[in-house]
Amino acid sequence: MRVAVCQLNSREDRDQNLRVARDLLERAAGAGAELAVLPEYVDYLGPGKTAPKPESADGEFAQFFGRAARELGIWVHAGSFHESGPDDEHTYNTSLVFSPQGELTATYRKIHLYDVEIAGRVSYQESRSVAPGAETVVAEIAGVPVGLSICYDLRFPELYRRLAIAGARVLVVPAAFMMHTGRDHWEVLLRARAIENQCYVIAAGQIGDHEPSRTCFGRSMVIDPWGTVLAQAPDDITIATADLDMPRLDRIRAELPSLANRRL
Ligand SMILES: NC(=O)CC(=O)C(=O)O
Repeated sequence: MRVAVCQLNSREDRDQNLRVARDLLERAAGAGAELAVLPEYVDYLGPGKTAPKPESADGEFAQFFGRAARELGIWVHAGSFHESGPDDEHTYNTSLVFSPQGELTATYRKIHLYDVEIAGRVSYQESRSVAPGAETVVAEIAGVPVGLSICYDLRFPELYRRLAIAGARVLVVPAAFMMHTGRDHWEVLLRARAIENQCYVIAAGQIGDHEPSRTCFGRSMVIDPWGTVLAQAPDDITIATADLDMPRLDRIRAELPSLANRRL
């Protein structure tokens, strides 16, 4: 299965963000991708005060990407968007997956929220405006079980182990990883999740500056179950593609059966 990671620089203009996302999906389809993955917060990445009204999981955002999937005839993982939350103060940070027929086939809400204070570098309290999801999700995409996660979830290996035990063979990580943490942690964490769970990892990131003071690391990548980076996007708004080879995954799991040898 050929897959594409789409790397964006979403900002305050929601319509422009969606136009760029659609353009990258067209490039992914043109490159023969069966599945294209967008990053976290495709719809908007800017100051809280100018954020658009959150939408339901069958609102305009969902309709836009359902239509794109149908018109392009590919699976679309629409990164994440601001979904209406449990109360007026909180949204959900939500991923939607669409089939080539444009049907919504899976929904995942980010479980681990980025509440971090790194002196002089990162100050972020996601839980002030976002409510955590409570369910792990393995989606069937083109006949392959795919474990869903979002950004900061990447730091919690127990989530991915649970997804692997539930049958996931591919792990998807749409992200807006910070530059400060990303340059040291992003690739190491992604490769670790791939190796320890013997899964392909598809990680699509936001790149560059976002108002008021956030810089995202980018480096969207596809990694195989041996931990080899198969494709990495350059520092630009662009796509990168790779081919997932499921018999290779089966060989790795058979020859080095660390998943099967678990004792805890
Ligand atoms: N932005 C995030 O949710 C996570 C991140 O940047 C990090 O874990 O570092």
